[in-house]
Amino acid sequence: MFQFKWLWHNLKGDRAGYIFALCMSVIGCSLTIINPYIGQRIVDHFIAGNDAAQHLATEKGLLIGLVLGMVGFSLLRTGLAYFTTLLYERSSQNMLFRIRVYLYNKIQGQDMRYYDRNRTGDLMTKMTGDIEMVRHSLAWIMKTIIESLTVFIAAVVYFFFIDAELTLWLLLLSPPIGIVAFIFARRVRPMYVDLREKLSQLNTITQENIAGNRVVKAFAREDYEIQKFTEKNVNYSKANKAAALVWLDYFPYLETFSQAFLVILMLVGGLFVMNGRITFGELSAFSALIWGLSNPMRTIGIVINDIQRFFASLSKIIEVYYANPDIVNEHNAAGKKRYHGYIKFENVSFKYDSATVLDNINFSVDPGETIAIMGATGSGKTTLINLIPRFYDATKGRVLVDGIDVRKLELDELRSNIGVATQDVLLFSDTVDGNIAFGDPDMPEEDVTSFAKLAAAHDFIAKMPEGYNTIVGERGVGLSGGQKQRIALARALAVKPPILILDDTTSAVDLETEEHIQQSLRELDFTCTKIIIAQRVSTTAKADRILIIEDGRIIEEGTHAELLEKRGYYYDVFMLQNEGIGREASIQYGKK
Ligand SMILES: Nc1ncnc2c1ncn2[C@@H]1O[C@H](COP(=O)(O)OP(=O)(O)OP(=O)(O)O)[C@@H](O)[C@H]1O
Repeated sequence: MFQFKWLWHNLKGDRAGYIFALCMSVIGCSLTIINPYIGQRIVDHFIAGNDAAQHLATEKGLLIGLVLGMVGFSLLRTGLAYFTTLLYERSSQNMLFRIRVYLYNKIQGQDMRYYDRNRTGDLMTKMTGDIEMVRHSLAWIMKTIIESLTVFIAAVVYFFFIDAELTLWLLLLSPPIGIVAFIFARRVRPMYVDLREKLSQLNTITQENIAGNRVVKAFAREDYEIQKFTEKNVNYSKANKAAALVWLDYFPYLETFSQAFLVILMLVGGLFVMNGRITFGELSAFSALIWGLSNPMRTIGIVINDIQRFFASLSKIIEVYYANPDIVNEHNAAGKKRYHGYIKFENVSFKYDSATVLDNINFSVDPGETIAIMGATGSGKTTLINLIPRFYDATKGRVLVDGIDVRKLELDELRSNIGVATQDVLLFSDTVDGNIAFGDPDMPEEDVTSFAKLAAAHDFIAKMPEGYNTIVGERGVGLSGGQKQRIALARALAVKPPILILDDTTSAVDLETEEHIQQSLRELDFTCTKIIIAQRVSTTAKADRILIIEDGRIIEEGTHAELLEKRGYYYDVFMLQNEGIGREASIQYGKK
């Protein structure tokens, strides 16, 4: 079966330990028949036999030996159980560790489309609960199954050895128990698949609410969010109860069958003793081992439940394990080339799913040039720049960097040549220094400071309680929007990229600070092609060229002066941002 092959593959390195643990389980459990056997001999020889009193008087040594044997085997079994558990734990924990590392790497290597499609809460569930469930199954469920089966077989063999007919009477119960267990397993399986989905929904909503707590508070929507959470929690709880309680429908039958073992033993076994067919000692051996037949029936429900959980979790993990990104990033340690920074879009169109977001885009940027991109919200600006570092691939046409189609460039090399400050600034819970030096952790402190100065961030960082060593909270909590943007800009600049992409990076800083940043960007001491998405004319005015995007198409292209002359979109924006607002207002007031 594929799932077991997969587990076997991932047990690599611990296979010997795991197989050894399984063998020890089998040996340890086979030994369970030894004590009932010794007990049988003691009963027949020293308690119930014809010459019992005489044996007791003359063969004390044998009795002591048998009792010591019982103690010895008990200790041996305990020791084996101890080491077996140790081995199961060790091998399953090692496997868990390896799978987690692999899955984490796999998730890291996924492209943007994967993140568009997968919920964070679901991925978190896979990385935590699902993997743990698989480990638990390997260590405990497998152990329980192997041990129950061994004890069952050992007991049956031993019983056959004593009296085949009595054993067959007892085994009469096995087929109905098997049928009930099979029906139960079939009924409960979809319930665990559903349960797994409900857990993922619960985790997703919890994660979203914690991450978006500020928005929830700002809109005073705590009650609504609590209600939403409660709904998911109730769904999960109901699914959990339903799956757990379905066992109760079958439990009475299986419990009755389990009890029936003892009843049959007493009735048939008692009759056989009276007939003289078996001895008291043999009956006592049956009594001592009958749990080996009835116990697996009692635990079968728990085992089946856990097996269903195991399959539900395993299929989720395998999904991540074998998910392959369309855009593959192979990390090649070989020296990376520094690009010149020439960019060209050749008849580029792009669709996320079905709607066309970019339509036949053509433009090129020379090394060191600064291009500004402007356009209404949702017009496709971010999508356009996302194609340069291959966050997505163009649906039609080609994006070229230094004259080569980006799909043919080594992804790692391409991305290390591009500094990006994205629209949603994400800072890590680390020091300011660590955040700026993210692309090069060995960066000297003076360099970190100089990039912070270029991004107009040095002054406010210096005023922070511990300066560059101040830890910023999760996602940059504790910093203003403009401060976060400036640290993100310093981070992008710090890799000294030949291509710098800024997506609305200065939208939250004041005009004076922005002017400082623009000045710094113009005076960089390395050649850098800059693509800057901006809404303010003050940001775009000094660019070498400005592209205006509307509905995924370039509708205007030129310098600030050229576009003003065109009296199109750019001119309107310029008017609105400079004198337009004042004039509109005065017209309205004039009308009044
Ligand atoms: N991951 C995605 N999956 C599907 N559609 C998307 C995705 N990202 C963006 N879109 C859609 O693509 C279109 C262009 O989005 P894009 O983010 O490129 O616009 P934009 O010009 O950068 O907008 P803004 O100025 O608001 O940032 C929008 O209609 C948006 O809804």
